Amino acid sequence: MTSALEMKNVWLTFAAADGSLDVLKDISIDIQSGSSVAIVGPSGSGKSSLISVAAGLEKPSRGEVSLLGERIEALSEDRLARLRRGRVSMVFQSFHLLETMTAFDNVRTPLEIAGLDCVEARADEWLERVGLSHRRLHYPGQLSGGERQRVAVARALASDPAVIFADEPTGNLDAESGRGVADLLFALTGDRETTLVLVTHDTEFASRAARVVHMRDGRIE
Ligand SMILES: Nc1ncnc2c1ncn2[C@@H]1O[C@H](COP(=O)(O)OP(=O)(O)OP(=O)(O)O)[C@@H](O)[C@H]1O
Repeated sequence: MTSALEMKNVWLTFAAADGSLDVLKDISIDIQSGSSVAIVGPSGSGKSSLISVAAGLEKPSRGEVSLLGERIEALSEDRLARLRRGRVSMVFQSFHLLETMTAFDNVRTPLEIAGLDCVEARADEWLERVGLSHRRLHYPGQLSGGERQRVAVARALASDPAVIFADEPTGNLDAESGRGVADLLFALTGDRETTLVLVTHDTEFASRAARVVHMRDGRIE
């Protein structure tokens, strides 16, 4: 088995007026390709920070981060973008869909940017898998929260990425829509070699991952 993500002795420190704040403290974790991991812990314990550093959205203050076999902590934005393109996807609590694009274009455009083939057919196929074919030409503002997140899931999965980082993907949804999105994420990643790294407050959702990692005060317990 190879590592999809490896963090070694990672610290994330922010300067504050009254000194510095260690948000991640000596984090080491190894996540195997194709596995699923849920990161849980109290509010402010560093879960989102961990995922940001793991995905290369934030540089660690110290330590090493390897994503898909490549050390990323010192990579330029350009190289990082190239590494992530089509291979690393994110799903956020607040969906992050482009409001001026239809559901179809929200799914299609990143595929085009990644230079993949058959982007229109793929976008349609994934909208169908998340049960939204009939809403393909609707804009995010015309969709419910659960529907928007299903578009975001289709967008994340359509490139057949190696890794998906999902930060509280059900955090803005009611229980039923949340369950639907959780079902989709596990169903659609379970039958492929996709690594799923998930932050959630929902213990039932977390327990569906192969491994649950507990964080407290910037550390893995
Ligand atoms: N840019 C920043 N500057 C200063 N402090 C920050 C910054 N980003 C995050 N923090 C602090 O880092 C700590 C961890 O935040 P983080 O968002 O990672 O926690 P979390 O476990 O995901 O919390 P929640 O469950 O509430 O989303 C918090 O105390 C937060 O205020």
